[in-house]
Amino acid sequence: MGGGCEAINWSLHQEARIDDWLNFNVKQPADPSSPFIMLSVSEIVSAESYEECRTTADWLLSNTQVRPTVGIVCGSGLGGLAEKIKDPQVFKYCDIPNFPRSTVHGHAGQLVFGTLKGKPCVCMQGRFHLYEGHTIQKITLPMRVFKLMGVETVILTNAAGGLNQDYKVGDVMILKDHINMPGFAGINPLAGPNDDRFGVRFPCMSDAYDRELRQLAHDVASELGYDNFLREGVYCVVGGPSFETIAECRMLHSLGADAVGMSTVHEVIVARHAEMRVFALSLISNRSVMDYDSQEKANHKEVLETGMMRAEQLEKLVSTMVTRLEPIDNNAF
Ligand SMILES: O=P(O)(O)O[C@H]1O[C@H](CO)[C@@H](O)[C@H]1O
Ligand SMILES: Nc1nc2[nH]cnc2c(=O)[nH]1
Repeated sequence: MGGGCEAINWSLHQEARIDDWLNFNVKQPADPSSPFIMLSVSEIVSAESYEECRTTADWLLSNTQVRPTVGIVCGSGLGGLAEKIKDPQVFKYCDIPNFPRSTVHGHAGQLVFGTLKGKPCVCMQGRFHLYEGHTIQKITLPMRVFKLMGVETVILTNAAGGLNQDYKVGDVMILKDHINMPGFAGINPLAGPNDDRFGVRFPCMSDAYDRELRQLAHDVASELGYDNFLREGVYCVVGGPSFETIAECRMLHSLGADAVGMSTVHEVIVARHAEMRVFALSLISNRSVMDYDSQEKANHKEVLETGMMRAEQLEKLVSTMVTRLEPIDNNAF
């Protein structure tokens, strides 16, 4: 491999694959004044290698008897769901090897193991965002750790702005699809050499949001009498941390987005790459400002307040769904 690559413990097979990737993706400077630069492998290859995820998963599994089949990610102001977990075992993110730190108000920053209505679960009370300065590999590392711990189904929640003008603050939107705006600029958690031990090079995303789980959510919501605030739509992720301008809200809505946020999609891509089932919902914490005469201003305080207002119903919806989750039959075609 070219100069500048510090010693990395790669297998011959991986070295060959990375050399191919480097030759294909990183132009060798034809002359010193060339605008192309030679990146070292460690600068290109995602920081969260299989080995790092394996180390984190093994550390967690050696410190708890729980073997989770369901992984839950709590968004801004939605951490109350973790309080519902029975016989909780709590690990602060700062104590978990290779885990980043949560820095956003409304994100507790701890991993909670236990059971939810008898189902072994692991719950992220607080998640990570690109705008905090974490790498996209770091913010999605928990998904790969979930996979290595045996998680089959991931349930993600977030707080989002309502672009769809029919939506009200407090509505809950089931995600049926997403628009990955940063992805259009190449900001994708799967960019870089693919590790086949997690998944294929080019994973399909047209089935990212499990149809059966979405139907289950609708069935449970109807039983609980939540139909009046339940929606289903398209979530668009942006980088943040600034909220959208009016022109941006109008553009995203015209592109087909019903809600906009700053998370979730990167985790979904990695979860689907690892072939875990995915269900996600957004709590509509504010209505996106679409009119230049509007006095409304999006702010994080109202995001957290809406989370508190709707917390009980969200916890009931998700915990009831968890009780009805069927184990994945790995032999099913
Ligand atoms: O997506 P979650 O983690 O719920 O957080 C949402 O709330 C914050 C903005 O108020 C942003 O981080 C946005 O993504
Ligand atoms: N980007 C974005 N994220 C949010 N999270 C909660 N509300 C919003 C919003 O209006 N925009």
